[in-house]
Amino acid sequence: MFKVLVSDPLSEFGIQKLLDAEDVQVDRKTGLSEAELIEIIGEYDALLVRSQTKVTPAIIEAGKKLKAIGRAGVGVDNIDLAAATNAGVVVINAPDGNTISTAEHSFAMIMALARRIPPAYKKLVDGEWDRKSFTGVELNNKVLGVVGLGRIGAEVAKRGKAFNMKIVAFDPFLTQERADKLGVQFATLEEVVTLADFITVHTPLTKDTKYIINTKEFEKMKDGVRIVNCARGGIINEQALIAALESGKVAGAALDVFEQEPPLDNPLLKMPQVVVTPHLGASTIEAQENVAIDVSEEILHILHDEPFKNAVNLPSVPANVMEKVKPYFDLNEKLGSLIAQTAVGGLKEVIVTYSGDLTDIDTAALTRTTLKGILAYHLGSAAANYVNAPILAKNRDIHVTEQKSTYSGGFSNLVTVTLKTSQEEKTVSGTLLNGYGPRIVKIDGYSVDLLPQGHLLLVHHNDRPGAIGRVGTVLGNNNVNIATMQVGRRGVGGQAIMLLTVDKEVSPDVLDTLGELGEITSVTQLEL
Ligand SMILES: NC(=O)C1=CN([C@@H]2O[C@H](COP(=O)(O)OP(=O)(O)OC[C@H]3O[C@@H](n4cnc5c(N)ncnc54)[C@H](O)[C@@H]3O)[C@@H](O)[C@H]2O)C=CC1
Ligand SMILES: O=C(O)C(=O)COP(=O)(O)O
Repeated sequence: MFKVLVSDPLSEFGIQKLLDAEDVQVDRKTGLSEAELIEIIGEYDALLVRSQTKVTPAIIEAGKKLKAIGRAGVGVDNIDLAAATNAGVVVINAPDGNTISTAEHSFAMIMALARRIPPAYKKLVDGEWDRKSFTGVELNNKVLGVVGLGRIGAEVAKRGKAFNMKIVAFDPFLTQERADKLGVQFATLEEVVTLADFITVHTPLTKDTKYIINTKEFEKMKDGVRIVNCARGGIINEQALIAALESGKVAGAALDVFEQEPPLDNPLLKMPQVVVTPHLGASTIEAQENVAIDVSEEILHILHDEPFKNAVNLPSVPANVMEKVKPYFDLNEKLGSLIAQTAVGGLKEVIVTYSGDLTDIDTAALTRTTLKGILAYHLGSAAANYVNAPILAKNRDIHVTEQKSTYSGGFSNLVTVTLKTSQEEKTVSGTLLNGYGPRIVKIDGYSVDLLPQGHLLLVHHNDRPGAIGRVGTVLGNNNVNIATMQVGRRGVGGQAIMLLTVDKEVSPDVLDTLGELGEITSVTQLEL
């Protein structure tokens, strides 16, 4: 039974699939402190959050069973991604479900700001009919500056166009083609802040976007500019904004998000020209259902070891590439595990070479899987997985290289893994046989045809009469049944290998007895 902790309020309808899953127990415990989370997180396989729960390194470290953290929303700045990656915990978000709601909220804030609706409402409900103090401005013909033209920024831009605004946008990943398609002027940040009457930010909060709107940018702005932030507190420097509002440079600001949430003693809340909402961008019935559905489905996939989307701490693999590489995952992991089991010494370098059908495919995901196979053998499958394998390798100075080769040894596809350790260099190759699955086809230079599963014995010996029989006799005497056996040799009377598939694990005593037999040079037990 998997256990999932939902630590922020999520739509009941949205998480129905999780609630209905027979092998999942869902616990909803919101408003927990860090200490309370640390205390209970060890029981859970997955954690689901919105923006309130701060998923700290200490929580992740205490989550010994944690496989996944699901963010029912976009921004993952409340989750320590580095700690999650190091711990091998996959972090997923739900990037599409709240785009429209947040864009609509941003536009509502632009309009509330332009027409001063919140202070006018307040005065009226307090009993005063004041029509003089709330003269607003039109949006028509004004310039809307958009910083960050992603999903939400683009939807805000569309709505601005519907109000006959001219849109200037800055986004380092924007292309002229996309700008033309959206009908926006492709601009630098400097141009946006200089030209705009309204500036709205829609970037994530990262080290590059922290305080992207600061005193220097406010100085360049038009007098009477209006500022909107429905993205993240900290994109706009609040101290600089307060100063610009006080000086009159900025006529007004609309803020859904704050550097500290909830904001404590924040002077912005007391300024009459500032419109505020308590982080409501994604708070619609539709958005909450969408993101909870998306994240619940993906968490179920992760728990069931099925392919999943929207991993934030894994490189994304396009669907067409995934379709081609997916059949090889098992082969690559087994090759990694096999070579790790046969090599002696500290790991130094891994080289994965692809040929045949794999030459023209992006095989990075397969190399990561190979590395996972190698490291999981050394560190245990709880410590090394697909998420943290590259970082574990990097931290241990294990150099990983991927190569393509034209030599495929007559196979339609071939994956060769070379492992260099402090003591030796080993190479294994495998192929995916159409209709038959993975096969190991070369070990230590010997051609073999091995189904990579179960208990195996790799025996190196001298090619002399009786060597094979003696191994068979020892195994038989110890009640170990041999399912398959292959032999290979360099030449008559030279070095040779036996590869035996056996029905059960062979005890250390029996392995020792085998190793002491005449002509036997080494015996390695493998499990795949
Ligand atoms: N107030 C609320 O309730 C909500 C807030 N958000 C916030 O909105 C942000 C944006 O969401 P989406 O549009 O869905 O994300 P997105 O990833 O589609 O768009 C973000 C855009 O920012 C751009 N960007 C990154 N660095 C930049 C920089 N230095 N300068 C300018 N642009 C930069 C990216 O290229 C991307 O196009 C989220 O990261 C989240 O923090 C999202 C949903 C709800
Ligand atoms: O999706 C996002 O990035 C949001 O900011 C929404 O936050 P929330 O889930 O409403 O706490």
